[in-house]
Amino acid sequence: MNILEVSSLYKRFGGLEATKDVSFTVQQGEILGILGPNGAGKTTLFNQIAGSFAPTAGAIVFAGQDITGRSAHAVANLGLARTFQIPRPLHGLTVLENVLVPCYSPRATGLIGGRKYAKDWAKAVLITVSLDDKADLAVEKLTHGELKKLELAKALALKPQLIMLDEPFAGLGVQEVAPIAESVRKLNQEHGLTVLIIEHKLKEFMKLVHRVIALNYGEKIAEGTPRDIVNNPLVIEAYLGKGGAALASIGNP
Ligand SMILES: Nc1ncnc2c1ncn2[C@@H]1O[C@H](COP(=O)(O)OP(=O)(O)OP(=O)(O)O)[C@@H](O)[C@H]1O
Repeated sequence: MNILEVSSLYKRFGGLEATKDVSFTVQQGEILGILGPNGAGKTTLFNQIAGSFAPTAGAIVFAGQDITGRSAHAVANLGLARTFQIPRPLHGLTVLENVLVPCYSPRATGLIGGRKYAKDWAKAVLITVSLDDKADLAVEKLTHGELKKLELAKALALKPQLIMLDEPFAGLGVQEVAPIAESVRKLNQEHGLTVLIIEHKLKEFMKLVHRVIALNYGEKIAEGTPRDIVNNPLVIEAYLGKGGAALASIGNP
């Protein structure tokens, strides 16, 4: 069953077409990767789906509902959560308090049985991302890797059906990537969470995703399994240079 259907999505910024006629579907329970060089339109695609801004043209259907142009909070309340490439913690609060905020959302309280369970749910989410030992720390004390975990926790607190991760491994070392990748894999396998992920760390990305769509200059240039994608001539061409070498180095996933 398709949980997300994106049809012929266009976003124009003045004369620039940041996304151009982009169409794809996501099946429930799938991990779909979005690949493309810098400026390809990946984040712009997420922003339109998550309601940060409306598309210039096209349609987005989530869980059977037309969400095209709906506000970010309306989309989140339907169970579509997203993370940001640069973590956006609420300063002046502890880690637990940061996660509590989305736990008090209408969606979360409706699904966990009321506001009185919010704290328990927030603690459970922190365990899921292995941040429970930092619950009472001020967010200012967290390392970059811990802030990336917190970003994931805030999205999971909504009890989403689909989560969109914008470069969850950016700026992390191999040791820090592994537990985050493992949390995402576990949420997908054990809880059926559908995942859309943008990531430039190609080795880890290709191991995690079931299917990939590749963008370049705002257009979808390829779609297929990780193996199809790394062997696709259009993708290789888009990545010539530094990314081309990165693609070659991952071999056949
Ligand atoms: N709000 C905006 N106003 C004007 N141009 C924008 C805006 N947001 C994005 N763009 C432009 O749209 C294009 C696509 O940007 P986008 O951030 O979606 O790319 P990306 O694939 O996510 O890149 P990266 O991998 O570097 O994050 C770029 O040329 C960017 O400069």
